Amino acid sequence: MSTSYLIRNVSVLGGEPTDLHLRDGVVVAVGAVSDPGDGGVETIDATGLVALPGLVDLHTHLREPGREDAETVESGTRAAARGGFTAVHAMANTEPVADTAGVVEQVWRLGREAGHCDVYPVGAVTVGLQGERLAELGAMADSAARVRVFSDDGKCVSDAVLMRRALEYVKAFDGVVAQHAQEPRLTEGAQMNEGELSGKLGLAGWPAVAEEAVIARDCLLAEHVGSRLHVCHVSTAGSVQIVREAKARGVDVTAEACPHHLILTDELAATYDPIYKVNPPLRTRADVEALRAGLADGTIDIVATDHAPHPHEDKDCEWSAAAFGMLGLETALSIVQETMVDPGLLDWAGVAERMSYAPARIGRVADHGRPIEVGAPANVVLYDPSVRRTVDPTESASLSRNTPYRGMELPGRVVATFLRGRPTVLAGALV
Ligand SMILES: NC(=O)N[C@@H](CC(=O)O)C(=O)O
Repeated sequence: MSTSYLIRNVSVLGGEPTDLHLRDGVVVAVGAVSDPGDGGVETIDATGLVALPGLVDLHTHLREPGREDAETVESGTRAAARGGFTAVHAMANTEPVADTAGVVEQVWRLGREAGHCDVYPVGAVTVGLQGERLAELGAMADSAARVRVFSDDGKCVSDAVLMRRALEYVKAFDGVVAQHAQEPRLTEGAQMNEGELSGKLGLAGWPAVAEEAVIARDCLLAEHVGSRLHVCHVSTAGSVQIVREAKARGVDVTAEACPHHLILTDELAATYDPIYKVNPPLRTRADVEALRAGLADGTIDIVATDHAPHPHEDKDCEWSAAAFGMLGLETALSIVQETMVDPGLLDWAGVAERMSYAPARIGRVADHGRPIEVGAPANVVLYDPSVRRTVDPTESASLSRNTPYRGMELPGRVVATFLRGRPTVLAGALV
């Protein structure tokens, strides 16, 4: 396979069409190239395509080890490449839990072997996600996987003392605690957003305050100990406001929104189709609008997918018995185009910031999230915003099929993804 790609007539971050030359893993030219000066170069006509830096996901569930029926590192990273991602952070809620150097190194090594995108394991904050004792944070940070993001995602670190200790501990290696903000007592048995509709449907409600109370507390804790805090999957208008106020006070807090919370609302629960069951739950139209506004003004720093594959037996059942979670990697960029770019809330430079630069910064990943400029690692995605496609779950690279967008028409398509100059996706297909 060629190691030299001349991408003609491409719009870098939505700018005027130009050329982009990738060779031996790095960007060697941005601007009109008359003679690439090498014989083995492969030319790609990118007329109409936008070039973005390779996307970085701070929140992916790859399920390996333990639930290889739902996803593997191999299949999940193929889905990531198809979505335009060159790096993903793999959440720790595997079986066994990624709470030791051994498990995070295993996940990191599987990612290297698969080679579709770089995998950065997230380490658990507490042993077994049990919320009782801190896991070996230092050993995971010092391991070959170089863990910098720690999260009990799927569960909240609800004990304030443990959360404080974790925030203090990760400062030693410039780590960050990514909190799944869900007050457990306020959400016992909760199934969907708490409101008039949950009452009508007879599904136990999940109040916004269960998320907001934990975010408020953690912002105060992070301020108190002078540490970095990241808030996973912000889903309510109140949460956006709390993060906004904390940032204004100078708290070192970052936050993510998931594509599904930018487009879907709790009204979908009326179908009783568990494809729409997710943690945190789909909220109201007003929450969706607040998330979009927060993402536009930078209160919400990043879009993270929370790609959560589940096999059909865990989803094709009664609502209350079904698992929480939905696929996200292959549709994230299209949802962001639909909800943020097309309505004029974000330009392509803004998308690069929210889906590449900022997540790489938060995760302390040096080789990703770099502007497309000469000398940078050639992590690049070519995206066609002009086409529309109907989502067909059977076309997914994931082992699971639980996309809430099945049958929906979405804009845009990833045409090519380059990881260090090597295509992982070309002409819209996995290489
Ligand atoms: N986000 C989800 O709905 N699901 C996540 C974890 C979680 O429950 O948060 C999963 O691992 O399936």
